[in-house]
Formats: sequence, C-alpha cells, structure tokens
Amino acid sequence: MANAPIRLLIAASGTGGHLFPAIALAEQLPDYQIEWLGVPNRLERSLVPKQYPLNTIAVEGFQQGLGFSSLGILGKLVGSILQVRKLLKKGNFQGVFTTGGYIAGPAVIAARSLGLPVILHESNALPGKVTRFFGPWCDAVAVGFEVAAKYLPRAKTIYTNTPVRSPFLDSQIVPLDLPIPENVPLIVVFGGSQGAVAINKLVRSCATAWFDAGAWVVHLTGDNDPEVENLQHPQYIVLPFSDNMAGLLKRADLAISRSGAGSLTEMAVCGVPSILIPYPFAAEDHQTYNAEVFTSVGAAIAFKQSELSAEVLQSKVLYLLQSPQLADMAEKSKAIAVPDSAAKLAQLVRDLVEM
Ligand SMILES: CC(=O)N[C@H]1[C@@H](OP(=O)(O)OP(=O)(O)OC[C@H]2O[C@@H](n3ccc(=O)[nH]c3=O)[C@H](O)[C@@H]2O)O[C@H](CO)[C@@H](O)[C@@H]1O
Repeated sequence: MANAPIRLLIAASGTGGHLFPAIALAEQLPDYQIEWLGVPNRLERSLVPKQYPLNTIAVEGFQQGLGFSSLGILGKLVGSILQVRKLLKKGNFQGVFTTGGYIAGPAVIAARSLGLPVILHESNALPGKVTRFFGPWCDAVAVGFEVAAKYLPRAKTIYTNTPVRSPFLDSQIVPLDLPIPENVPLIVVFGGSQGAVAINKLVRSCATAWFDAGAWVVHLTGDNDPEVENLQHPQYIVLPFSDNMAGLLKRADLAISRSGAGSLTEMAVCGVPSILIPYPFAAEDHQTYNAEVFTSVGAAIAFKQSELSAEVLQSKVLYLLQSPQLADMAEKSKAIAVPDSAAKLAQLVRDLVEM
C-alpha cells in the first residue's frame, strides 16, 4: 500500500511579503497535503482558497504596553492556541511551516505542545519580534538574508534566502499583456504588495522627463491612491496591482520600489537594478536593513523618503538610464540571487517533518 501523503499546516497571513514565499514553498511540495492557517480578513482570503483549504483564527498583535485592550488580545491568543491545537490534532498534521508575523505565535505554541516539528522562515534582514521571540522554539529558522542570523543567536538558523514563486524561475519570458515596445527602457514602480502613496506622488511629479528620454513606466499604485488619474501619457501604464510580477520584472530595466524582502528577492532573481525608498514607518525600520543588503553590494541605490525630492529622483533616473552603472547594478543584483531557494527550503521541511 502506498504511504499516505504528509500533512503540513502552513501558517502565513497578512501581506504578499508573508504569503508569496509560503506559496512558493508549497509549490515545491506537490506530494504533500497542505492546509493553510490565516485570519478572516487579510490577503490570504483571496489568494489561498483557490489552491489550499484555508482555516482561520482571530489573532492580533500587541500594541505597546499592557492595557485592557492587550488583555483582550491575550484572551484571543489563548483561544487561538487552543483552536490551532484542535485543528492540528483533528487534521493529523505532521508539521507546521510559518513565515512569522502574528499568526506564527499560536501556530508555534500549538505545534510545540503537541511535539510537532515547526519550521519558520524569516525573510527580513532584521527579524521581526515574533521571530526573535519564537525562533528558539522552532526546529529551524530559515533566513532570507545571512545577516538575520546574528539577531537570532538562540535559534537554529539556516540560510536559504527567500523563495520566489515558479513564474520567476521559468526560463521562458512570461508574456506581458501590455503594449510596450520591445526596445524601450522600462521602469517598473511599485510599493510592496499594497502600493506606496508617497512614492506614487514623487514618481508622477518627475516621470515626464523620463518619457522625454524615451523610457516607459509601469506604475503599480495599490488601490488606496486617490490621485492615480493625475498623470496620463502614452508611455505610462498605471495599474493598482499586477498578477504578473515575474513578467514585469524580467522585462524591467530599472525598478523604483520599497524594500520589502519579497520585492528585493524577486528583483535579484530577475537581475533588476533598483532605486529603493524604504517604508519609513515599517516596524523597527526593518526595510532600511533590507535595503542595506542590496546597496552594500552595489545592486541598488537607496534614499530615505524624508530626504528624497522629486528633482533628485528625476535626475538620478535620467543619469542611470544612460550610464553603464545600470548594467553593473543589474549584474550585482543577479549575483546575490539564490534561485533554488524554494527547493532548499522544501528540502529542509522534508528533512524535519519526515524525520
Ligand atoms: C510595510 C511593511 O511592513 N511591509 C512588509 C511586508 O511587505 P509587503 O507584503 O508589502 O512586501 P514584499 O516586498 O515583501 O512583497 C511584496 C510582494 O507583492 C507582490 N506584488 C506587489 C505588487 C503587485 O502589483 N503585485 C504583486 O504580486 C510582489 O511580487 C512581492 O511578492 O512584508 C515583508 C516581508 O516580511 C517585509 O519585508 C515588508 O517590510
């Protein structure tokens, strides 16, 4: 009789940065039976059920200090641990994989209390608080950037880089359903999975000079920008979100972006040079740490949002478009990619769950 498939619970919730690496891992485990753990009202609701059964729990983060609302959250945490325990037992799961964030707390505690293996993947250069706290409880913490290990001295860390979804790894060009001529320079502007209104505003105020220099711009604005219609030009394509980031980044000559770990990893895999503007309000300024990994090897140029004017951005892009520095940055970006990250992470999961 053939062995029953391994059952794995993936706890990944919130934004693209937490969900896409987990989806990339799941793609590498086609022989596993995978179910998802998330919350009712985040991106997993629309992304996950197409492929995997989604189980939801109510869980939130603690704000500073312990007030009445924190006590309520603590109550929910205890409740969610019990829910996850029940799910793990009833579903006969053999292991848990998580990408950190609030969902990881109950998932790690519930799994450990049942003696199940837990693998956590942390994509940021400065690991999040949940990873720093729960990392030592996990059988392994896979890190997206080598530097992250130094913030996790008590965890069993292993460097795998961050997995990207399969279209990024296909050698074939993913066709772009956009009317962009073949030989024009393309700038892709995006602000993580949710868009960045501040970057949108800056780009709109300097893009005309880039069009005059022959460049085209694909601008992914997110859906919270009330001014998206303020710029219109034949060389300017504006979309709230793209489902074909692999196609776009493989075609891009330059990206202007936040420095979320997922975006950076994908830019490296596609060999895209970038201008990075870390999100200034990210927890513990972790996007600045991410950006440093890329600027320190010459793959990107970073600006603090508060110090970046439209004039500086405009002239930096014009300079790069006609400078050999752009090709050099592209090479350096490609050089730090780890295209087999998803396969490495999947092997780590197999080693620990099937032990
Ligand atoms: C504000 C904030 O705290 N953001 C965090 C969040 O980022 P967030 O989820 O915004 O960003 P990431 O840069 O990690 O990932 C963005 C993902 O969204 C995808 N995408 C984006 C735009 C689009 O139109 N289509 C599309 O598919 C990208 O291809 C990428 O896979 O989680 C990351 C991983 O923990 C962190 O590094 C980021 O700092």
